[in-house]
Amino acid sequence: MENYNLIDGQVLPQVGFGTYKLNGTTGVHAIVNALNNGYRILDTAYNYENEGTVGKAIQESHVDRDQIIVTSKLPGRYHSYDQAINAIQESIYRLGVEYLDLYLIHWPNPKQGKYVEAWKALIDAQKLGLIKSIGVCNFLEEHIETLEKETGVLPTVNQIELHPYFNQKDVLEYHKEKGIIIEAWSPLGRASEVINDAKIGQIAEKYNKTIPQIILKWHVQNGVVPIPKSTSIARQIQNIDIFDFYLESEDLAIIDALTQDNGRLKDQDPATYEEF
Ligand SMILES: NC(=O)C1=CN([C@@H]2O[C@H](COP(=O)(O)OP(=O)(O)OC[C@H]3O[C@@H](n4cnc5c(N)ncnc54)[C@H](OP(=O)(O)O)[C@@H]3O)[C@@H](O)[C@H]2O)C=CC1
Ligand SMILES: O=C(O)C(=O)[C@@H](O)[C@H](O)C(=O)CO
Repeated sequence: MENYNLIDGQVLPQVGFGTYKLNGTTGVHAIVNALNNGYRILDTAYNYENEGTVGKAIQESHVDRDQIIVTSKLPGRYHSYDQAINAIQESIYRLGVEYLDLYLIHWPNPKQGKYVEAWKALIDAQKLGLIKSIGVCNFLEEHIETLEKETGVLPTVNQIELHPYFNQKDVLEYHKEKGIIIEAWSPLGRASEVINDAKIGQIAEKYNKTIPQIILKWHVQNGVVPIPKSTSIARQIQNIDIFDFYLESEDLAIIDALTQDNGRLKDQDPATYEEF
């Protein structure tokens, strides 16, 4: 697996590991397995209430701390400057680490209207050495433009909902121009009907791979970093075993054509959805 170079000079592997819903002892086992199976990005959030679980797994794995991109996220209720700094420190304490590799604003919450203030806290936390790279999730182009205009600092990463039924192709080009890496959340559509799609199934047969492997490779070939979550060791290994083949452009086009106007898993349009 190769790395992307972020605009701040840090690196990011091509596939990461999601941890939403991985809690407690089961979660620790799953995350230790993921690290031991080769995943190097761990994606958690203050709101997942599992930063302790993720930290315990980091301690129990055989992987050196400096090889892991520990990612967490700022909840909407802490967008005020002082609250954001406290939340970052709290995440560090809960994870039992000295610093975060990547820290993201979880949702822009445009109606609340405090994401620029939160961004200023992330910029300062990076200067203080609490965070290596700063980024966002679920930001629309207009929100990113506002960050750049108000602070001059672009996010390194924007983590957004992306899967074959909601491919946001138009959004990819803007990020490429800005040098912002896109991470795909729910890259397998959270195991919804897309992982049984007949057209992707035909492609999977052609390459002798599974449908999830084809979907994940489609993300990677689009220059997107998918962060699939799995409790199962077998599925974790399967999801990262995607670097021995390439999808032909005609197959990429078939998957691209599956996108739908209302393809979001839930009604979480960042223009209107707010999460605290
Ligand atoms: N920034 C944001 O706003 C958001 C971020 N995220 C992040 O993105 C991560 C990934 O998204 P998530 O919503 O978890 O959904 P995913 O698309 O990663 O799907 C996870 C589901 O797919 C199943 N699965 C995984 N691999 C396979 C496979 N090979 N075959 C069949 N089923 C499989 C899992 O089951 P099992 O565990 O049994 O294998 C689980 O039910 C999250 O964990 C979180 O870290 C998610 C949502 C929003
Ligand atoms: O999982 C996350 O990171 C979220 O932001 C949640 O909104 C998640 O997508 C969810 O489904 C909560 O019900």
